[in-house]
Amino acid sequence: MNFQQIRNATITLEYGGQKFLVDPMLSKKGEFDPFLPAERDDRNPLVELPMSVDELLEGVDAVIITHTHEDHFDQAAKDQLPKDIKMFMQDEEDAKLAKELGFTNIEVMEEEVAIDFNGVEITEVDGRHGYGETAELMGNVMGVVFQHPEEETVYLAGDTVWYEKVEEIIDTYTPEIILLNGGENHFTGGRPVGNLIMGKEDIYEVYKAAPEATIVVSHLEAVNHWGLSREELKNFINEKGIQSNVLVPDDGESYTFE
Ligand SMILES: O=c1ccn([C@@H]2O[C@H](COP(=O)(O)O)[C@@H](O)[C@H]2O)c(=O)[nH]1
Repeated sequence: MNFQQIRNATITLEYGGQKFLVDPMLSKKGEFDPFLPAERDDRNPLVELPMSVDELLEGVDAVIITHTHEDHFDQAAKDQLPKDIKMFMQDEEDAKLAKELGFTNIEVMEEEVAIDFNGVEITEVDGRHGYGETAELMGNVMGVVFQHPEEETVYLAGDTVWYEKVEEIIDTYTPEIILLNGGENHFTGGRPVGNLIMGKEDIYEVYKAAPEATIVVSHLEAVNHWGLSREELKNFINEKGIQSNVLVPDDGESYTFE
């Protein structure tokens, strides 16, 4: 299995002979408005892709869209992804949006129901995009579990905070690899309140729930409402002594897991 951090929540996963592209945000640096109100008002994305879009799309068998917020499925992705590419989405509402854009090969996932995609079993799992009312304002999100007889189990958590369901998913699927969105992204205007995705303490909770797993943290420093830098996260995991359990890839960096 090969994991590559592309930028923000955009990653690729070569798994069981299939190449998955997750949450494509393909815009050039500064191509769309900031998410406001936030501490920074720079235009998004904050950084360029580490490769060309052509290189990124080469060999992709399927795209997974965990939800349709702009930093997970942006206008550039809507324009540049081939309209017949296989696409997995979380619900009919997201699928309707993609169909209206001209995408023709969409499969809607169903929570806890495994789908066989060319021998790879992918299962939608729940996520919560913030706490309390914030999660309602931010809308539905999903995570995905990947299973294959010759691969370690991967849990892609998506845009979620730590909550009881994440622990339940870890207990149910016992993933060896956990992919987290950990940028502590948040707004400053009062609503939505609190972190929208995991921060360092949430990541630590995931580590405690799965101390044998390798955790890879994405969704860092690429959109303006981020709250946790790579440096701060690395300092935290060093303090906790969990630097061999928690990996913090730069954009473009990849890992192979045997
Ligand atoms: O005050 C607000 C409330 C919501 N948004 C929206 O939030 C998401 C941010 O992206 P995530 O990475 O999924 O957290 C985006 O869709 C915004 O439209 C906002 O910007 N400001």
